[in-house]
Amino acid sequence: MEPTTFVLFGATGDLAKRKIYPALYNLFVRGKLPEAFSVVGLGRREWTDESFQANVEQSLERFSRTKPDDAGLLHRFLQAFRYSVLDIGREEDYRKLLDLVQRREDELGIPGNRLFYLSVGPEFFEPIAANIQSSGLGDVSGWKRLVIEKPFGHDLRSARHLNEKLSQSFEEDEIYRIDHYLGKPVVQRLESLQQGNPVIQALWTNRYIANVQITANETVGVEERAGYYDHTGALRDMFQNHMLQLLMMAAIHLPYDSSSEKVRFKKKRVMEALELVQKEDVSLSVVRGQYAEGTVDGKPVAAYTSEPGIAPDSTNDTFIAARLMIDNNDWRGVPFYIRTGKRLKEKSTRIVVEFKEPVKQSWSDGATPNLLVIEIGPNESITLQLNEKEPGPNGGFKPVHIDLQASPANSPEAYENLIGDALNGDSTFFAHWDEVELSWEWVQPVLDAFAENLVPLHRYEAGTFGPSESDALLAKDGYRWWFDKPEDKSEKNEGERYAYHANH
Ligand SMILES: NC(=O)C1=CN([C@@H]2O[C@H](COP(=O)(O)OP(=O)(O)OC[C@H]3O[C@@H](n4cnc5c(N)ncnc54)[C@H](OP(=O)(O)O)[C@@H]3O)[C@@H](O)[C@H]2O)C=CC1
Ligand SMILES: O=C1O[C@H](COP(=O)(O)O)[C@@H](O)[C@H](O)[C@H]1O
Repeated sequence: MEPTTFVLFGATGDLAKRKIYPALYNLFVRGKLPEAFSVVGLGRREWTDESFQANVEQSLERFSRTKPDDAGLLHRFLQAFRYSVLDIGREEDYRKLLDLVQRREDELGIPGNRLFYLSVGPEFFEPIAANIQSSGLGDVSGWKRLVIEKPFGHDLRSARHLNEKLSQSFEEDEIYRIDHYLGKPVVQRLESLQQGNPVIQALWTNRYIANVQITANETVGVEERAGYYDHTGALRDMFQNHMLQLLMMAAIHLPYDSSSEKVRFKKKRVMEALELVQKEDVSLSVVRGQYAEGTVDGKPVAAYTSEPGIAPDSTNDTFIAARLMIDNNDWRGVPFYIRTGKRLKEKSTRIVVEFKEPVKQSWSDGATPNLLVIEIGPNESITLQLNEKEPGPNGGFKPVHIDLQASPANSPEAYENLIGDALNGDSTFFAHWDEVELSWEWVQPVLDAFAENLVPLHRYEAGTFGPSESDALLAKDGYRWWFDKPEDKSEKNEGERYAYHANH
């Protein structure tokens, strides 16, 4: 690990508090931070080094998976933190920042390796990158990296514009676009799942796989983010980035030596093969929804349009389901279904790979398609569902499960994995510009169709699995969404772990 300065724009904000400080602390506890490490936090608030350190400590107490119980360790960690008041638009603040960064580099013996983390609103990405360049902060004797939060653009045009501007100050290999879904432990283990299991690699084609289902359901609503969410929607907030990244990760054949370049190349090839949808045809393969009032986890909840800060006539999407096709030799003919939404019945992020059904015979009654179920969150596991015939002449088939990998309790969180990777210069689990641009290329006609009202907006009752049209999307192809919990959990048994849900 090379000595590094971690320059954090947005150090007083929510993301820093909830994710970034806990991630840094856990890396520190695990011995994964460089010996010589300096953090310089920035914001407009008139904090001092001491109040900054106190805020960091509070954030660890509340949000860190490892509680800061060891006073000596905590003290050493906090010693790395300094604060400087900076208004993003004020040039002289960058000169002050440069002085502080250089002073700390001299004190700690850091040879000019600088990681700039932009935990601020997207409107600031462009001016910050330009100011880093013009102030001399970007003139380093070692390396420089820019870690950038989502959203990366609001549509294809703005994403291209932003990329062009950033590339005036940073090379592509210096830009680390965070997609926290790529940091989730199970997503990071997809590589070893394939590499360690030639049997799975061999099955990873349209010869054996019937369809792939990628779900990210949430029970939460818009929360306090009305201003952001009402002009973003599920399509931009989740689909364009997290969901398409999961699609890429599910569809690639990972090479044995999966360097970041090779993984990126494979992901790009998948995205290039993704069939684009014409604006006029979007309604055939995309379902959009918005939650109405209902009951979630036993509590009544308001409709989206009655949420604070949301316009009563808002047509924003809080649910998206889509059918995507990849036109290459591996995946031709295999639909990839994606759905994501808020105020749904359960919090679950999972990929289900449904294998082709056994040939129907009189003796195969009760056999269901084999499934590979990748539970990404909140449960973390990888399970293969097979069929087993019960003994005896009248025994039918029942599903059995082989648990391939389950995450150990208290394993590192996404931000911990990703920040650790960025510090080490490993960009495998970050979104490359090619992928981002190709994602927007798929999403853009859908945005256009929504804007021109070519796709109906289906209201769904909160606490369900979304509009029934999402089920119809699969039913047209003869499939149904897989769902993992029997309605009555008390009756849950091994054979019922993955059952077709029937909420409509
Ligand atoms: N919060 C979350 O869970 C997630 C957030 N993100 C992304 O992370 C980024 C940050 O989000 P979040 O922390 O929630 O936002 P907050 O609104 O909580 O924080 C914004 C930060 O930006 C700083 N800031 C705002 N304007 C200026 C300015 N003119 N000059 C200097 N600093 C400024 C604020 O500091 P001050 O007020 O002191 O000026 C504050 O530290 C966004 O891009 C968001 O989309 C992504 C995923 C999840
Ligand atoms: O990026 C985002 O992700 C969260 C969901 O993340 P998860 O890790 O809890 O699955 C989502 O709530 C939020 O709207 C979105 O911006």
